Amino acid sequence: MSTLSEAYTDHPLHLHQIIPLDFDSVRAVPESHVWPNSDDDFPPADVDDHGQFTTPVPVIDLSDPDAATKLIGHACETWGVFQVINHGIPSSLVQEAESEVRRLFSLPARQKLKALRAPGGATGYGIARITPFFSKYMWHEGFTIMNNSAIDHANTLWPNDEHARFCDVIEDYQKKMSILAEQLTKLIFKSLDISEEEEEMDQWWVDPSTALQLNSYPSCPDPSRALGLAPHTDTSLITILHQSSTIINGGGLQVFNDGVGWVPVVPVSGALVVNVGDLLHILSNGRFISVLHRVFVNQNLQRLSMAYFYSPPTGFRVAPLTKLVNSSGQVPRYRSVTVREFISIKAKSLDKALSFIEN
Ligand SMILES: C=C1C[C@]23C[C@H]1CC[C@H]2[C@@]12CCC[C@@](C)(C(=O)O1)[C@H]2[C@@H]3C(=O)O
Ligand SMILES: O=C(O)CCC(=O)C(=O)O
Ligand SMILES: [Fe+2]
Repeated sequence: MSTLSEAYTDHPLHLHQIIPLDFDSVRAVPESHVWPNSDDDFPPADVDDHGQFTTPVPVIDLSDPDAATKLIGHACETWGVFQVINHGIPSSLVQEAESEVRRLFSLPARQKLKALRAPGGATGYGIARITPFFSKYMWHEGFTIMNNSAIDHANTLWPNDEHARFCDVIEDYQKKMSILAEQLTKLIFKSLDISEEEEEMDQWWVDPSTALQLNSYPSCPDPSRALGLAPHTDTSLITILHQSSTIINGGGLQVFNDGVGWVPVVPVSGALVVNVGDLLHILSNGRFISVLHRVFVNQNLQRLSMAYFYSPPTGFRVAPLTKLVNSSGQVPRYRSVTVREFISIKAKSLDKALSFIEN
């Protein structure tokens, strides 16, 4: 059986440098990490007299799923991203997971290197996979977990009892995330008036492709010249993200909205950010936006995030939903691809992947 990590190990990163910078030891932004000012390309979004964004990313209450369904559909169409509250994940678990992530990235650089992702590997400590597509490095370090890989890596990082705590919390977090992701996916399909039987999705819930990405954006001596994560869309059906709650002025996670510009996703206490990925964009025949997003860094604060990527099984064929295409009298905008095939196309072409499968 093909797994997600196998789909990624088919595409090794080709880079001179795969080790993140030792951010603790630098006092200035090295040339390798200096980005041209990215606000030149897009105007920033409007703010009102109180400095609030006039068009904030929608916040949706999941405690009434029926009411949420319509709002979710609308948010996916107009933004490709929303925040959810009352999602059923205990805040104590999220906080524990965040503190384990903090503990991981606080380890000395030489210790973290023991869990370095192998050159052809998919999991472990390292730079973002999208790095080879850009000429500059990002102000970021990541730790990728697929299947049970957390255990192997954690073993090399900590002695017994300390790694057990990391593994237990991360495992519990992944389990709860998969339940929420399944629930959200069902609501999203309901908003499209598509039933699970029509799409033979039984296998999805049994064997979804999932990954947990832990991200750290260290404080940066000159945030205006650095970039935490370059603009990208996610290679997923949906992604569920927890971001640490420190509000970074004009910084942190930003999403691009046509007509509005770059809008920060302001942390809401207890909320999780949900975004549409490329695979849902394909399934919805382009109706749902695979949202472009990026991360800015801060001079004094480290920022942490945990992104849970949820996709159908790697062998599953993704194509614009027949019912959706027929009922709206449209033509399918994309040809069908297996999840695995799409990962491979994206690994080679990044932001052009969707245009490569356009009809
Ligand atoms: C399941 C996934 C999704 C991945 C690849 C693999 C594991 C790591 C994910 C990220 C996390 C950081 C941004 C991104 C763009 C990256 O470079 O690595 C993501 C990428 C994607 O969405 O394509
Ligand atoms: O750190 C964030 O807020 C975003 C992370 C992200 O986009 C990703 O991991 O794909
Ligand atoms: Fe992302």
